[in-house]
Amino acid sequence: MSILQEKIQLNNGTAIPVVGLGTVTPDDKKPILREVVRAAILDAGYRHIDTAWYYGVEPILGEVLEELFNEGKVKREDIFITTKVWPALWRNPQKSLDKSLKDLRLDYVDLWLQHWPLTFKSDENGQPPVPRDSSGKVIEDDGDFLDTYKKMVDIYKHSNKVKAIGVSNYSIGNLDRLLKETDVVPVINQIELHPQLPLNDLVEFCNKHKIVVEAYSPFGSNGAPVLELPLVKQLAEKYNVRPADILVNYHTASGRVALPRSLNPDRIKQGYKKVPLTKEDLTKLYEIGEKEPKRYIKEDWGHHIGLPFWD
Ligand SMILES: NC(=O)C1=CN([C@@H]2O[C@H](COP(=O)(O)OP(=O)(O)OC[C@H]3O[C@@H](n4cnc5c(N)ncnc54)[C@H](OP(=O)(O)O)[C@@H]3O)[C@@H](O)[C@H]2O)C=CC1
Ligand SMILES: O=C1Nc2ccccc2C1=O
Repeated sequence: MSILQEKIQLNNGTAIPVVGLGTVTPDDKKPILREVVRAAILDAGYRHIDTAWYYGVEPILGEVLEELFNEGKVKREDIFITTKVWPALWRNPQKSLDKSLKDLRLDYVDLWLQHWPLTFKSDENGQPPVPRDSSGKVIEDDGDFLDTYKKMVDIYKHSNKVKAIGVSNYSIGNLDRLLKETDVVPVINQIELHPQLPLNDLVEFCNKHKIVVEAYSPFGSNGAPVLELPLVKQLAEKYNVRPADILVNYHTASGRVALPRSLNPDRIKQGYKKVPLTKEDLTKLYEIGEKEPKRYIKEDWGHHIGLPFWD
């Protein structure tokens, strides 16, 4: 079986494919996203798409998905789709969800995440998505980030529009509060994770509470610097696969979900091979970031969340 069809169980009884297609897309690359998504689903066998209100690609994804469903190439229930609520819409996650569903042309999403444990001072339509003052500083609202999750819980319990809820960019401190103050354990915490950023304490905390960890930016984001690590290249040679296969298997072999992105249709068509990484291979990969941690996505709004290695 292809690694793209492998699934793991979530704490609410649903299952998630262990590799999801990342969909962040710069404006000039948006025209190619249709082709990439079709290649991902039809040629490679992807069954999981990770998107967000913030990415501005949901109308494109909606068109492609509708096309694929109408062509009978794939069924809605066979594709796992995640979207997220942005901090600018923290007061009204229902509005965010309804906009995402309308753009995606779907009745429900499989997973709905709180994108960041933050509140931004934007208008009721979430504009601007990242409000800044004249000195460029992000203008946060005075809200409690947990209020958004509490509203998401309510929607999860009382509608059929989301099959599961979770969080993203939550630190141990954020999760601790969430677990004490709400009665729905998130199924997922989506965080930056790769051999240069193993975040063992946060991952252990999530494992203990049956929260599956999803690794975003598994290649280190733009330019894919983590693919260039000598050990990653050595392991790719040892197993006769691509460095990208090693980085995806680093997560799936550890019970996590990986969300790689590529806007190159030829790369996408290749999918990812399953690699029999040994315990020693994994130990060596973990040692890279344990010795010299490096975070690549350092959004200026994220520094006070309490996630390690922001500076
Ligand atoms: N919740 C959150 O806050 C966040 C969520 N995410 C999610 O995670 C996804 C992935 O993270 P992202 O930051 O986009 O970046 P990735 O770590 O997935 O890296 C993407 C880069 O890797 C390159 N690449 C992909 N495959 C290969 C390959 N085989 N060989 C060489 N280069 C390759 C891509 O180039 P090319 O296109 O040319 O192939 C691109 O430059 C996002 O798209 C999004 O869905 C990401 C960040 C934050
Ligand atoms: O919040 C985000 N910041 C990002 C930067 C690069 C790619 C994805 C994202 C997000 O989802």
